[in-house]
Amino acid sequence: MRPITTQTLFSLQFSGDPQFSPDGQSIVYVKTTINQEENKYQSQICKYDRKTGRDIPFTQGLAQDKLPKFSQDGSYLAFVSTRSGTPQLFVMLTDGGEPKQLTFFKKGVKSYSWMPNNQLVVAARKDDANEKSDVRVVNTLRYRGNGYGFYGDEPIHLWLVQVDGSGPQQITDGNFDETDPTVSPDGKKIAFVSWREENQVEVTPSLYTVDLDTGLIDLTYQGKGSVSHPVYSPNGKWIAFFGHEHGEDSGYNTELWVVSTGSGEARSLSRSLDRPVGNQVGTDARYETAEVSPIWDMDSQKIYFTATHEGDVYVYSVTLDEKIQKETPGDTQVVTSFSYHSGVIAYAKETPASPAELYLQQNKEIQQITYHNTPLFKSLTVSVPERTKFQARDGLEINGWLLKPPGFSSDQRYPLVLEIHGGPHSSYGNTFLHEFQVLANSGYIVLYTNPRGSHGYGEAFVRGSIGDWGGKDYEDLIDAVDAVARLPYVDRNNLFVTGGSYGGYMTNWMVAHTHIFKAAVTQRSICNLHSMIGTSDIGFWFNVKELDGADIWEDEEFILSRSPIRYANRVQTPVKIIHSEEDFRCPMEQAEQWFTALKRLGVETELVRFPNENHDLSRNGQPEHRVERLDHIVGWFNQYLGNKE
Ligand SMILES: CSCC[C@H](NC(C)=O)C(=O)N[C@@H](C)C(=O)N[C@@H](CO)C(=O)O
Repeated sequence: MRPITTQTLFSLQFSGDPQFSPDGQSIVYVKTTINQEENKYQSQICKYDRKTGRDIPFTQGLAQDKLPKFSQDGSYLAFVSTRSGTPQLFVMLTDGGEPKQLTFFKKGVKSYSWMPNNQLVVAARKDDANEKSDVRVVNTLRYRGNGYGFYGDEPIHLWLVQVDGSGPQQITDGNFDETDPTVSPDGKKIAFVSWREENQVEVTPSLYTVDLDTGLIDLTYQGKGSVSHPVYSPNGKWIAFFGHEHGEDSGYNTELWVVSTGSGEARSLSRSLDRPVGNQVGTDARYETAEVSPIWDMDSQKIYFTATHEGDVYVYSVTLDEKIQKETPGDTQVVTSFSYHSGVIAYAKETPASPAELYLQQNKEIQQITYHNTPLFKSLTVSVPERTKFQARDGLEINGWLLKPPGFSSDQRYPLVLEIHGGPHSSYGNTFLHEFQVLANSGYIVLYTNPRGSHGYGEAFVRGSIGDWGGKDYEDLIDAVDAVARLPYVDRNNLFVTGGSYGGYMTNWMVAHTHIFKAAVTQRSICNLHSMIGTSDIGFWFNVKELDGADIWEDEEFILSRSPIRYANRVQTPVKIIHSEEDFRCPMEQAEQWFTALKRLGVETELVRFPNENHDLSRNGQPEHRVERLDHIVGWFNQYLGNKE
């Protein structure tokens, strides 16, 4: 047996986005591996035959092939591939053969859906009419996005594409983006998400429908918050979608909604669950390629979806009269994507011991159908986390996990690393976390928790951090560390802390408010909530919402009172600062301010700048950069690891 190391990353395999064929006999899915020599990810489409159990590569996957979808008659398979340099739509016969490229948009395609008559509707950004200079003229607040870059002037529109390669024929126009197309069962209408108001500060998308005969666009549902992933019911009477009615606030549950295509009446079907739809559990051992939408059963009476509950992600179903049922049995599972066909569910499931593999479930019988990571993991010392709970000062129950070094002995004392997740409205959970396994295999106990502000414990819990960054969320964390540090096998003289984004904010806040840590690594972090409002791609609304309406003019004092930079002169803990140079979410200026302050104040600090990387370095950055990042984290802690008690 050998330890999990930073280099193990190169050998991990990530499966997801299962899609049933219309006859239910085949399942295609996306398998992503890392090409270490070329320092890149390769995603190929594989096909599992339920009769024979054969699992074969369906595309070469020399680039990234993703979003596979069967045509409604099952004769074609469409997918998006980057093999031509940008993400374009391809189609091939399901019997095999050469894929044909159907689109050639300069900025690629964003999403697509099949139409009934083997046509496709594509959401893609219109090509710039004429080559412009490289000078950017900006006149809207939403002019760039982390991981995407600068949006440019041309909006995203809908286009009709034929499988014979003719087209694309533009369907929508105007100075508005349209995304997430879904086609009515009769093929006469396309519903889509768009925001068509001029107001650029508080933007809440709505659901529209375009009539393909007349070209007329109707407002189907006036959004009052988030709206995404619309899907027509098979009888055409309903459109299901994910959303909420709380503006741009990310501190609420996104729910499963339906809107009647007849009356326009819209209602949430999942509110009684009090959990967010979709997967809110983060990990670095996942290569996300799927768009997880609601899935109707064939009689238009039930809808399948995933939701996050206390560190797990399950498949649920709900009827139009709001009867909710948990479909995947048990717990300790994170379902990242799924498909449904005639009572059978195919899903990609992560566990604390493995990145996602595919499973088939019928009548509660579960069959694992892929084992891509099994040969590797048979030779690795994988640590299995232990769930733990803490009582916050105000009585709130805080959930967490302890990951102990392989070969752990309760007679020894171990150094401990506190890992803090970002968001803050995300979650840790019962998934495989490579970074944590590396630390455990390096001899550290890893403590990771879901303090208030985390998703999966009800909306009141999520909103527990609103307007109070560095307040009770900090207390939840420091109390958890205090409780664990009292355990006989924890070396309380060797405590370490790290976290990213909001988790980096909290790392900065912690070292400015306590000296219990021997060293810290702050990643893609925030040190100044005031400057972030103007420099982050989301700061002008996210920061204001998260600080409960505080804004840079009226509330400067409050905003700076919750900014770690104000307390930099209290820091004594050595801090390594890891940041990506193209981070539009928490821009490099946050890291530079923090580094400059600590350096000027004589604190041991290092700023590690990753070129050509963005906010998602730890999740889908260049593989070699990800390994180097992990080496920096482990190396910094080892450097300050004092004599063990
Ligand atoms: C655009 S959604 C709202 C902001 C977003 N929140 C979540 C829950 O992701 C976000 O990017 N927040 C950052 C400040 C952050 O902490 N991001 C986390 C989670 O993605 C990270 O680990 O990078």
